[in-house]
Amino acid sequence: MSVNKLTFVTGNPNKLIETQYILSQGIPIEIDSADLDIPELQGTTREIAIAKCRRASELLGRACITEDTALCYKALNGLPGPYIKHFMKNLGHEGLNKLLVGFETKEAYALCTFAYSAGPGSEPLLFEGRTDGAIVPPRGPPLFGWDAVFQPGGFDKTYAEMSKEEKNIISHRYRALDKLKAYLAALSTAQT
Ligand SMILES: O=c1nc[nH]c2c1ncn2[C@H]1C[C@H](O)[C@@H](COP(=O)(O)OP(=O)(O)OP(=O)(O)O)O1
Ligand SMILES: [Mg+2]
Repeated sequence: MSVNKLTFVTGNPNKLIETQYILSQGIPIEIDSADLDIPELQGTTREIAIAKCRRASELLGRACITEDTALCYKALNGLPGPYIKHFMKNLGHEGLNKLLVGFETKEAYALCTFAYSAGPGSEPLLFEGRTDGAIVPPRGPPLFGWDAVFQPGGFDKTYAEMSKEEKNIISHRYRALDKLKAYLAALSTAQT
């Protein structure tokens, strides 16, 4: 099995753009995408990621990757976590800040979980990346999810204020893809 081409099963065009950009910096791999309607279970980020990838490769009939992003507030013991999509959609940037009114710490981390399945019936492997930061009032263009309200630790910019080069070298997604990249590179070497 060759890993110079891989399908990313996602409905999120921004995730796809960042993933193609980050992977293109490291290994010669072509990423196409398929938008399949896959139910996302409730549970831990790992349980959700494994179930989604298992189903995606069954539907696709071949190897694939999937990705789940969580935004975890320290004051809320890790919530909204994997449910951030619904919080974002229903509360918006203002609501994501209001959730923390009354709490001293605005600390949060972004967690990216890539899952790789070698094909239908093949148990997904997980690659996690985490970036610590804080929830702040929105700054920067509101082009991708909660980018405008997340400020990574040690920076004075939100993700939304960063250039793609800046975000894509410190992001949760970059850190998870760094691990996936190493795995795919080793796989290719083992097969040649
Ligand atoms: O770097 C990011 N910067 C800002 N916002 C982000 C980022 N990455 C994901 N997001 C948003 C998209 C969605 O509102 C939620 C994750 O939900 P999640 O289920 O993983 O994504 P999704 O349903 O949009 O795409 P998919 O088809 O791959 O499941 O956080
Ligand atoms: Mg989703």
